[in-house]
Amino acid sequence: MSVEADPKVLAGLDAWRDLPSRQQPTWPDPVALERATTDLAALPPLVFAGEADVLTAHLAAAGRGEAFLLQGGDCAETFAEATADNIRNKIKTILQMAVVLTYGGSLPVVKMGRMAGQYAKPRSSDDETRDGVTLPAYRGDAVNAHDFTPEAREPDPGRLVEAYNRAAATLNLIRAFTTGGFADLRRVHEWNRGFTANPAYARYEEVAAEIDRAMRFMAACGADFDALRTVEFFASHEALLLDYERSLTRIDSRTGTPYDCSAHFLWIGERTRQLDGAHVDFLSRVRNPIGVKLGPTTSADDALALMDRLNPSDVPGRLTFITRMGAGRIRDALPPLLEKVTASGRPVTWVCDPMHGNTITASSGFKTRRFDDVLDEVRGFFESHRAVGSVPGGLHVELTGDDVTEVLGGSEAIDDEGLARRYETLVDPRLNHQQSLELAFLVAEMIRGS
Ligand SMILES: O=C[C@H](O)[C@H](O)COP(=O)(O)O
Ligand SMILES: C=C(OP(=O)(O)O)C(=O)O
Ligand SMILES: [Mn+2]
Repeated sequence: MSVEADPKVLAGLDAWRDLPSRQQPTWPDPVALERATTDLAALPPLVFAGEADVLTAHLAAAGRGEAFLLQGGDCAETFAEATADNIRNKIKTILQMAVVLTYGGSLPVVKMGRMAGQYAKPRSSDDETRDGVTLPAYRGDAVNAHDFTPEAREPDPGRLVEAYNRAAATLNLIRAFTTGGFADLRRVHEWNRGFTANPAYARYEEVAAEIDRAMRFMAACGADFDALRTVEFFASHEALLLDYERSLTRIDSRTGTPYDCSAHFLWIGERTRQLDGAHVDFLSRVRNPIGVKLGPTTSADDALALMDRLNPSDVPGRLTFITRMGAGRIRDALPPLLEKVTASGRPVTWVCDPMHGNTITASSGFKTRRFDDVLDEVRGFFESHRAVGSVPGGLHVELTGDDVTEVLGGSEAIDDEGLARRYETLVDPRLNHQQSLELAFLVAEMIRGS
């Protein structure tokens, strides 16, 4: 039997339309927008509400220190890169990192992609000027195309439907990879052995060898490795385009409550987390586990007010704060938030995004980040939690499974000039495959040393 939604709850799902809503595209054709949202509303949900509930329980565990979240993927997925190779490489990277972190923390790792829907971007500026020509900024493939022409940069609502289709194809392959044998622990460990066999990464050989011994010990004890051939993998993206998110919101027939079925987990970005704004209002009304990015200007009272708005019933796992302070600021900016939120006794899962507070422009002009700053922010995150007695619950990173050159440093020492070799991101610089694994090994050492 299916439970009907309360009409007041249904009406509330559109309350955001009357509120200030930042970072929305100026769609030139309202009829085309209406057509796209009507199409989306008739399409099947991408995820099932029950899966979102499972994730809420896992995130609650991460909030208590009984699990650790690893959330990773592109800054901006593109339609062109929704290919088998690209998706496989990203999944492989995240799975490899997860094994290392599982070992380092002796905790289950909750695996989540910034994948299957990360197609919309907030921007610092509404437009971009090149050689005296000014055009609308690129806002992600769900809105416009990256080419620097007036046609490409014009927002096209048909792209919302295309975003759904690419997300569906991506999620389908993710589900196939993670349940069809690709994620087998023995296989993933072999990939990690391959990584540490490279002399550049020899310093991680010791941890890999320890994992090896642990697996032989498990085998000797009769562990059922066949049961470790599949993993749970969750999809997430920034809930930026409210027309898209609203159109994919469905009433769960088990409970009569709304879930945003575009992904398991949605987050509100640093630029759209105003308490009286449209994004906070909309996400307050869906039942998925949700996140909010918190930058260095966040006050403890802001954090408490977001908890009141987004998790008034204090459901553990419902609300994750993803802090992105910057390596130079985290040790000052984070502890006051942790203290006040912890003193409230209310449940929040704390996750570290060591990317967005550490963006710089290289002398070559590329938007980049230093690997050492990323690592230092993670270190500051653990130190701050340790000092306050709160729980570091996970890591949120921009990464790709390919050998791009977008972030400076790492053992292969990408430098200013090296950035040009393979700089492919359309928005923010991502850790490449090796840098991602290196980060996982270094964080594993950090957790074990604590
Ligand atoms: O992840 C995203 C970026 O930090 C954000 O979109 C802003 O980027 P911009 O300053 O290049 O616009
Ligand atoms: C835009 C992003 O982050 P933030 O909202 O933290 O700036 C992002 O995660 O790509
Ligand atoms: Mn980004």
